[in-house]
Amino acid sequence: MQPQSLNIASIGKGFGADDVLKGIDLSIRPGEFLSLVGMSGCGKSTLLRIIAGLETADRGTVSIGSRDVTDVDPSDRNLAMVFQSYALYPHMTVRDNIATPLRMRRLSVWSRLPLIGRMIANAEMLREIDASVKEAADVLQIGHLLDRRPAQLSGGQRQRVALARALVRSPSAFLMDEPLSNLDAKLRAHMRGELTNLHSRLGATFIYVTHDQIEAMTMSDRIALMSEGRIEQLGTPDELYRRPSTLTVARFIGTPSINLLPVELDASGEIVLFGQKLGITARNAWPGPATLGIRAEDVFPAADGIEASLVRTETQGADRFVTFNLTCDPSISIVMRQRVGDDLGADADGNVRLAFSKEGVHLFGSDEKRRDITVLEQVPA
Ligand SMILES: Nc1ncnc2c1ncn2[C@@H]1O[C@H](COP(=O)(O)OP(=O)(O)OP(=O)(O)O)[C@@H](O)[C@H]1O
Repeated sequence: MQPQSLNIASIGKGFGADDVLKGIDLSIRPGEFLSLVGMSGCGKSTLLRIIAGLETADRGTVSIGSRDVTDVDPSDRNLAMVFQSYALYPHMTVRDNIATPLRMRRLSVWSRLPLIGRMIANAEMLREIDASVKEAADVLQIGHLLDRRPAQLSGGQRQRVALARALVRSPSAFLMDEPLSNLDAKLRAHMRGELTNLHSRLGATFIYVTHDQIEAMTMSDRIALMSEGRIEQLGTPDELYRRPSTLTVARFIGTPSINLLPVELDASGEIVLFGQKLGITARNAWPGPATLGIRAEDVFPAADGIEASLVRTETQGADRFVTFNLTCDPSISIVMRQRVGDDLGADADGNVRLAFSKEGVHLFGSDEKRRDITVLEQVPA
């Protein structure tokens, strides 16, 4: 099956007085891995269910390739949905679980029955189904588990069975709703790699819903970050990290969370942090309060920096994350990322002065939208 594009145009949906999707436009390219990401309740599952046909939109259209499927039954859209709960049949073996979509599609009602069905069904058809099941099981490396039942499998193995059951149908696209969220952290990290491999091996279109930005950042070609029923930003993981278009995106993407500092823009547009001019001007901005975003890797100790005091240090492998409180406003914390062994620059009482890479800063106006900046002077080496 050729990978298909999906086009979502002006999709709106409300539940009672609750406007859950407020006009979503999104084009997903053939073979793309696109993640829908956002806080709980932002509408990502509802959008996925509308694409699958499990929910009806109040307005707007869904197209697969050039075919408008807005009013087409879910079973006729040829999309495979993989759920968080796996939705496996507990009384069936892995083999029968995987074979079910093919039996439903290809065999008559009587021929689908477990024992008698095998006697009356077309033998050639059964062989084809068995071969497809084996192929899908091999891709997901669960060939040795075909005779077990779901209760005899680990969480990761169940997830692979659910994926094999989706795969066997050769769908136009795979729709996945938080498929890894029932797994423990280590297995989740492992399955992220497996899903990425599966995607590149199949070349299929994947739409993946998650509230976990790390999943979205590590697996996706592009991310649609949703907030309150709208797409806040659509772009590659790198674009969302390096050029967040709003404060919401900046806050959501990145671990640890971006540092946020209140600043003022003076009459000439220069950024002023606690009375100190930073040598950076804002373009297309008006005087008044604004917010400066600084990633932990752009913070470093410097003699002419802003005063802060050490709160704690967390080491993660070769890196450490050091949290400080600002002296002028201890309610504001800053996290700095360093290599273990780099100089912290703190005195015996844990006091330090912190500066940041000016090219790395992100400025957001009082409307929370990104503003371009011009750096007036070079950062001292
Ligand atoms: N069938 C329904 N009836 C009423 N309200 C609903 C229904 N389905 C979803 N909602 C509401 O719509 C909003 C969006 O829900 P949705 O499940 O799409 O969010 P989500 O972003 O996927 O969240 P989560 O990450 O928690 O799954 C929520 O406020 C939810 O309570």
